[in-house]
Amino acid sequence: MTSRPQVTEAKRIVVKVGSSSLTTAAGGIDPGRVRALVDVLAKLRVDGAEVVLVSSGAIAAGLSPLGLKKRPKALPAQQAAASVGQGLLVHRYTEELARHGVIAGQILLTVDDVTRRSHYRNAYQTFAKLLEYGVLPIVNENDTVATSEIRFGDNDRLAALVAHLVHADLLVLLSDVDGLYDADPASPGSTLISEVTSVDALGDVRIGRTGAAGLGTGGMQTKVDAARIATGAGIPVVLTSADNASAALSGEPVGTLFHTTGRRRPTRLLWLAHATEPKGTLVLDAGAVRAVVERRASLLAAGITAVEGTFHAGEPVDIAAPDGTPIARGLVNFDAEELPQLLGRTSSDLKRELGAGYEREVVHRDDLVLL
Ligand SMILES: Nc1ncnc2c1ncn2[C@@H]1O[C@H](COP(=O)(O)OP(=O)(O)O)[C@@H](O)[C@H]1O
Ligand SMILES: N[C@@H](CCC(=O)OP(=O)(O)O)C(=O)O
Repeated sequence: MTSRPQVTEAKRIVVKVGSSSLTTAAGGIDPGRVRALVDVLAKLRVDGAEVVLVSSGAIAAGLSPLGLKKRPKALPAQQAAASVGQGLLVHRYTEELARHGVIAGQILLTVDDVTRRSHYRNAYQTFAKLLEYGVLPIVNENDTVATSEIRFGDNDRLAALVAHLVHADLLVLLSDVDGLYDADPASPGSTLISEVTSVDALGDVRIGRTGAAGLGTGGMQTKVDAARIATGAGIPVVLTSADNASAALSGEPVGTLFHTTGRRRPTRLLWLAHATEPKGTLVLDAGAVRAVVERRASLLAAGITAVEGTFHAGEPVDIAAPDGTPIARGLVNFDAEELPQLLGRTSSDLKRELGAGYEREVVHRDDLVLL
């Protein structure tokens, strides 16, 4: 039975698979599970779809070779495990894909790679060329060099951003659970939610942060966050278990389908909203909140009441309502230390007293995204 046109009509598909679906509980790659996944992806590819795989599992795959019993908490140990595991993982994929005559490529991304304009265009061009060559790109975060400050930490949101970057028609999230439940699936009486029309309407659903197996990172929360990012940008999402991958990708109504809620947005703004670490906060008065939210105006110094944090011109900052709640994120045009003398003053005063250049917007509306 096929009933999901969002799936059957998709030409470019991003599939994300979690650590818990690829590795054994003891740590180490489970070759049978990798083979089963590759069989499904290769069939899609051979049938003419363009497929990008976002695969977790580097850290988990590195545990048993290093004699580690469980996922270490300390970042350097995780990075060492990822360094060992990533090679093993991609080797496994490469061998399995070759059985189907499909070539694997590896793309390791850091947040920095994809928030800087020149870098993300470069990343897009690499994806486009790989897909043109018929390669199946395999993406992971570049765990070995990402510091905690610039680290995504979860591949669910990374997959949503990659889906947007490559202009995918569909995002499929594969986990160890067969879909989104209305409460932790381990608790009695919880039921599967098969369709979500809007993530914002999930009010009562209890979403756990960690998975039962202890190998994954973000639990269900990061998958729902990923679904919000993708569907808000016009990409439908199917969430199900790796065991259901074949059925899900054939369009069968398994798992949870998240319907689109918005349309494609400029890639840079999506990254700005979801992939940057704010370096500070600009607190607005009520009039400036209205201007930014309702009129989509640029943010001027006159409407800012406080500046928090240390940042330089060009860096991302949160823009907050008078009570401190973040309402937008933007790239600021001034260093933090320049701003206090400008606050509350009109552009014409600033130009007259401080000179040309100081009348410019603190955040230009083209560099501002509502949260
Ligand atoms: N409402 C919910 N619906 C489904 N799963 C949930 C829910 N709340 C918590 N979970 C847990 O989230 C886990 C999946 O997250 P995680 O282990 O991080 O997976 P992955 O390694 O695939 O990224 C499931 O195994 C389940 O135990
Ligand atoms: N980049 C890390 C995975 C991070 C992650 O999101 O893991 P998971 O929750 O299993 O999808 C790794 O390869 O181990």
